[in-house]
Amino acid sequence: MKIAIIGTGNLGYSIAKGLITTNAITSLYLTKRNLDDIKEFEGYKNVMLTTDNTLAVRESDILIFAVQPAHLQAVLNEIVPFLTEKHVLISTVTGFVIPKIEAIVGSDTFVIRAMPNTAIAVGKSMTCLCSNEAGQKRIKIAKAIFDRLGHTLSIPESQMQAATVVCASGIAFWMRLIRATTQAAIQLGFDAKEAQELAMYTSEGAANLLITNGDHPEQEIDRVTTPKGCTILGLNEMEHKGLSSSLIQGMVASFNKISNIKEAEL
Ligand SMILES: NC(=O)C1=CN([C@@H]2O[C@H](COP(=O)(O)OP(=O)(O)OC[C@H]3O[C@@H](n4cnc5c(N)ncnc54)[C@H](OP(=O)(O)O)[C@@H]3O)[C@@H](O)[C@H]2O)C=CC1
Ligand SMILES: O=C(O)[C@@H]1CCC=N1
Repeated sequence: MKIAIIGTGNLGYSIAKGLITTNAITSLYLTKRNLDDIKEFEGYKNVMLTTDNTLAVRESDILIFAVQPAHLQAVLNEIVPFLTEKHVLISTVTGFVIPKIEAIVGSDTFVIRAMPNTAIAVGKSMTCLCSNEAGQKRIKIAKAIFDRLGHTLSIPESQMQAATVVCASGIAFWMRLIRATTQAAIQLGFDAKEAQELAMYTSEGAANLLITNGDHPEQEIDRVTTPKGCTILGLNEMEHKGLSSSLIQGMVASFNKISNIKEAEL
């Protein structure tokens, strides 16, 4: 696949890493106005770094846009004269809706929106996808790309903002939970490195139990909570302090923020 990432910042860099390590590319163009931060990709076979978005577009079939929302309009205006019927546009840009993209590139263009997260760098992204009508014909290509880099789910565009909070911001939320677990483990006597090891692999195990067994979390909790034991005591104490409630309220606050982004900010 001939892929271009237009805007290789935090997310674009993570996507590039995932694509390169899974050998998912025939060629990969990475663009950015200042290339200094992505110099590490310079030596890779079939990977080209350029400040010229139009060159990347001309030389690629799949265009992944990972610029900030405020930059997408200008970038699309810049590359639109170079689009042909071979191109599939995949935008990861938060809140920049399909009708707005179509208004620039035309409704006949294959337009897909993807909401991945930074775990794409290690092939473990949860990525939500939606498309315009034309893009339905190419959604399988996007799914194939992102399935190699984790797990995908097709959703209506109306759920993309919620997916941003749950999946993209979700990485930050889970990092805090893992950090808090690490802090507790240190207080309980492990050194910092061991404490993080225990926290990381325990959270990985918990997620994998659900992924592999398809159970509800409470079924797995029931297997751990000995009556009158230490687990239920700890869990109940966490809930008295508002664990579930604070997570839910935090995610709803993020969703309210993202839903209120004004056109002017895009
Ligand atoms: N970070 C995340 O976890 C996620 C982010 N997103 C979305 O992805 C998008 C990118 O986010 P993120 O990576 O965090 O943002 P960054 O600011 O880290 O990356 C954007 C990059 O775009 C480059 N850029 C700006 N203007 C241009 C241009 N005209 N041509 C080419 N490149 C340009 C910038 O580099 P330079 O200034 O050198 O040009 C910058 O590195 C956002 O819309 C965000 O909402 C979605 C899911 C997850
Ligand atoms: O924090 C943000 O607003 C963006 C959207 C998802 C990840 N980063």
